[in-house]
Amino acid sequence: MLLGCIGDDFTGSSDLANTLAKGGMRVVQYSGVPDAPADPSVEAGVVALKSRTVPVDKAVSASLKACDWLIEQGCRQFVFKYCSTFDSTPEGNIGPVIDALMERLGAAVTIVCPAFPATGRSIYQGHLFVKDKLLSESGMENHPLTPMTDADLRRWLKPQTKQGVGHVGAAAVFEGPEAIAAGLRREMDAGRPIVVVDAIRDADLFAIGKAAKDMKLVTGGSGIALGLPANLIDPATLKERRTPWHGDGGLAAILSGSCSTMTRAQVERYRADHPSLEIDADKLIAGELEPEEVADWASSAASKAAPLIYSSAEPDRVRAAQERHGKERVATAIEGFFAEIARELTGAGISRLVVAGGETSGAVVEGLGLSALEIGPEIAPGVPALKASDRPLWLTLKSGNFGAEDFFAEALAVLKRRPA
Ligand SMILES: Nc1ncnc2c1ncn2[C@@H]1O[C@H](COP(=O)(O)OP(=O)(O)OP(=O)(O)O)[C@@H](O)[C@H]1O
Ligand SMILES: O=C(O)[C@@H](O)C(=O)CO
Repeated sequence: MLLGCIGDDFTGSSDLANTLAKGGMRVVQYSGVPDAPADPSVEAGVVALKSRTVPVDKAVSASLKACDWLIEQGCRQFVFKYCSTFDSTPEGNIGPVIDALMERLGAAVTIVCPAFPATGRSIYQGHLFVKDKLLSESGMENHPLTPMTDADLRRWLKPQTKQGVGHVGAAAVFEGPEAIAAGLRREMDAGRPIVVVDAIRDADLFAIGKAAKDMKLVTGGSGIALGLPANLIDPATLKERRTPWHGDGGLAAILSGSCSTMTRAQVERYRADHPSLEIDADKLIAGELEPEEVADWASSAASKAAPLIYSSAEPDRVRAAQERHGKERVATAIEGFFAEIARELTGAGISRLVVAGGETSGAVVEGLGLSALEIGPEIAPGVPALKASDRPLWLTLKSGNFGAEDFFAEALAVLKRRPA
């Protein structure tokens, strides 16, 4: 294995795996840290963790465990993948995990770059934008678990890390890899080894990738990986690496626990002409919803059209439920419910699953006990089709704000695609 990646959630990990696969690498996404060595043909291993919103010490220990396994697989370079909207709180978990990984890997400097231009995430003057809005005015300020109320990544990161936070600005990035490398050295020498790097276009990320050729650890959104495959594999061998995608036309269902603006639009669009069922947080906590009953309803609906089961709700409703029952309690109840439904549905013969939301996807994949996922074609920027490596199950894990309004229908179509 050449490149070892640690993703702080499951959708984000598949986003990164997608970028690396498109770059020509043979990629496998693992659910948690595998307990056996990787297949020797794997060039990039992405260990998906559910560490974005767990307590800091748990995120650090899980990330170090993943790092140690990747070191054992012989990786030369490491990527820590977090959200392109930098989902974190003043306590963590991005900063503490970076500190711990740098120490474990002996990395003297690292890059912080969540930019993902294809989905409108760019960084300028150290500030993160989502399309034409500052992160803190993009809807992310209402996130149920990690409300992002400041777009200045340097300021947001400072309380999270023991180390100095530096910055390499757009002027150096536009100049190219040498200027970027010089900027990184300058910040490191000045005692600011965690360096936020501006990036607005894919070209900037390719240049940053070149500058990072000899870095032990890079961190960011999936965009940070755009330039890495070219440092590690021979482009002349690209063609023979592509394996055809064999999807499946079996019964399908959609599970959505994401409350993001885009997911809510996707839910509205799909709901308009497909069977759907809302999981109401209050009813769930009151014990008025049984996963078996919901799964029975979905299984019978699936023979006509893929049903949608969703807890996705407006920010006001999410906040009200959290105030009534506690943030953790609601999240745990909903995630556990989706995991149980996924088990019931796959047990009843559903072979295509579309899951929306990182935490939700983590709960579903862990609940199903899927240990490794193969990477298929891209459905939308940052969202690949996936195939469970140990059973006939085709799925996709959609990040909250990714995909167009018709994403669910589009995903179902790609999951059943077969070679022409
Ligand atoms: N109606 C609801 N009320 C309160 N919390 C909810 C509700 N529906 C879902 N949640 C919780 O909100 C969280 C949503 O996070 P999740 O990561 O799944 O989606 P997301 O943040 O939009 O996606 P991503 O992390 O990929 O951007 C989950 O923990 C989920 O259980
Ligand atoms: O980077 C992103 O935005 C996504 O891959 C993600 O991590 C959302 O959970």
